[in-house]
Amino acid sequence: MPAQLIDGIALSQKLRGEIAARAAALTAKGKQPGLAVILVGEDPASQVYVRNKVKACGDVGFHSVLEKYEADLSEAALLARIAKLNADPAIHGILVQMPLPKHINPHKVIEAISTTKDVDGYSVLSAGELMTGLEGFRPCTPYGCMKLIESTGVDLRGKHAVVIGRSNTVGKPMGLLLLQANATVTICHSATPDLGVHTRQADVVVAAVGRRNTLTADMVKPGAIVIDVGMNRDDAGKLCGDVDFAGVKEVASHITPVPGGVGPMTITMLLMNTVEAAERL
Ligand SMILES: Nc1nc(=O)c2c([nH]1)NC[C@@H]1CN(c3ccc(C(=O)N[C@@H](CCC(=O)O)C(=O)O)cc3)C=[N+]21
Repeated sequence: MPAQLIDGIALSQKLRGEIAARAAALTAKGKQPGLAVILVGEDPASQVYVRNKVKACGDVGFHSVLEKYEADLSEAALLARIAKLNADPAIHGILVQMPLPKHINPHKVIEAISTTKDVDGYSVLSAGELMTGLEGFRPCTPYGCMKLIESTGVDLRGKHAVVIGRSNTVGKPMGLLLLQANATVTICHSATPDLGVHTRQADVVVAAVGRRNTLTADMVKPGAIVIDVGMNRDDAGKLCGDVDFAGVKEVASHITPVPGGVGPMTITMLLMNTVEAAERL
């Protein structure tokens, strides 16, 4: 029996309805949630993503500002803009789209964002809060992956979860969130000699590598849940994930598509963090 599709667009719609209701309640009290999105440079993929983020804000009744700067914007000028937004009472979340031009230090920029407005969950403090199990903003992509897994109704306690990839934005926080949900967690990466040895043990696989066909059907245990974080292009230029979808869907119990899986949920969790920030501030 082929896998059940985990529909990130449908789940996003449901969650965005709840977010819109919370936003309306805040707006009625004179505190409409506000997100500032900063884009430096002309990376075409980034242009699409930030446009989607700003549109999503409108859909749930948030105030949003999109600030676009030329690629030669100085680091000092960017830090000054962030300081302004930190002090702006109409702004509850600040997102600086990554990657930044090479002359700007992303760590310096991330740490300049007020912790109370770090809706990306990228700061050292947010990472520490996740690590220690304290309340705080969780990075949007792994947070969205957890919601997608939850939506299957499968309890993670005692399950073996294998994460492929160890980035600070996805792989590492993903491992911690799965651990918090009482899974046994393995994190694989580019130096893992034989990925399949690990993934074949997995009840849940999260693929976050950025290379197509990283996970193929022979590497998946029958009945596993497969979450595909990848965003790649195939030979025809079509968007595709890290998972060989056609093959793996015949083996897995549940699988996310690309597009329409993790991507929309990343934006939804950004909205969730922003409404949360507005409620807290
Ligand atoms: N500070 C920062 N925060 C981020 O959260 C951040 C970032 N920088 N830099 C780039 C990555 C990438 N990212 C995506 C979000 C949504 C989709 C998305 O909605 N994808 C759609 C398809 C969109 C399309 O058609 O191209 C989907 O998967 O269905 C994709 C990618 C957020 N990122």
